[in-house]
Amino acid sequence: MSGRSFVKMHGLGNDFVVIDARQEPFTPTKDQSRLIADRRFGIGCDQFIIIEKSQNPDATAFMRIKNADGSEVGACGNATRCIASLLMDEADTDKVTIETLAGLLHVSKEGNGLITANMGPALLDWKEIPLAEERDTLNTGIKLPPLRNPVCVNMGNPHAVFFVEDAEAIELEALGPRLEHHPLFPEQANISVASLLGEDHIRLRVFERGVGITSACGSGACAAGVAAARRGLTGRKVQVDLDGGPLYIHWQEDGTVLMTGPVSTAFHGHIAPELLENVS
Ligand SMILES: N[C@@H](CCC[C@H](N)C(=O)O)C(=O)O
Repeated sequence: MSGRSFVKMHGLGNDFVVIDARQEPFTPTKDQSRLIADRRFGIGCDQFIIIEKSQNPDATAFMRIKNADGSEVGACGNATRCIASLLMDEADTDKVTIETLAGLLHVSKEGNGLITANMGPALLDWKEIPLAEERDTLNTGIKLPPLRNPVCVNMGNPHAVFFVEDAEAIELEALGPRLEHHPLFPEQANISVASLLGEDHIRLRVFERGVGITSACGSGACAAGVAAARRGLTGRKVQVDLDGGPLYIHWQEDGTVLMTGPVSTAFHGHIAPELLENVS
């Protein structure tokens, strides 16, 4: 097979290799996906995104999401804004619906250049996270000092949010992998540390499942906003400051979560044919 062209995009530095497979199918194996995401081979990304045709008449396209380790997952907030922006520009419209493994996501352009995605309902039942056994998801009880008792939220993917005095002081690089693979999380989890900066203002650092620490995690910001409101620390509208910048989160009364933030296109490129051997 010859190489494939891609576009490199990012939301607050959380970066993606995006392949449009609507005309010409593209089904890489887990190993090939991992290779494409590997920064040592010259492209590299946090998530590898494949845009496919959707069978759902209400959706413009299907967005397939793969973590840097090649695993396929249900949600990526920052990629949702990026892919929506591509599709909206293409159709010269300011609203689009994207199908993901987790469901249909409605996305729209704000007047100020930012993009808002409705990331769907925050799921709060222990079976929906999922957890391996029945627990109160508001006080999940697990600990790895100095982290203890996270709030768990599923935003199309599993998140555990630990509230701490100072998120900067936490050794997330060391603690993240151990918590990601905690036996309470049968599908592993994205691990966040959050501290309150002020009224309705949170600082968040995220160790992403299947990736590591990223400069921003959109679904993580949604989960942290929901977790903070559930704990009574904030209202339902919060600014979440990630390493790469702020996202604005609104946990609506209907249970769905709006996430507003920027998108950027970094460059266009071509994946070398050697990386794609045996990709159909
Ligand atoms: N970067 C993302 C989340 C990507 C998926 C996550 N690592 C998982 O495994 O669930 C975002 O912006 O939400």
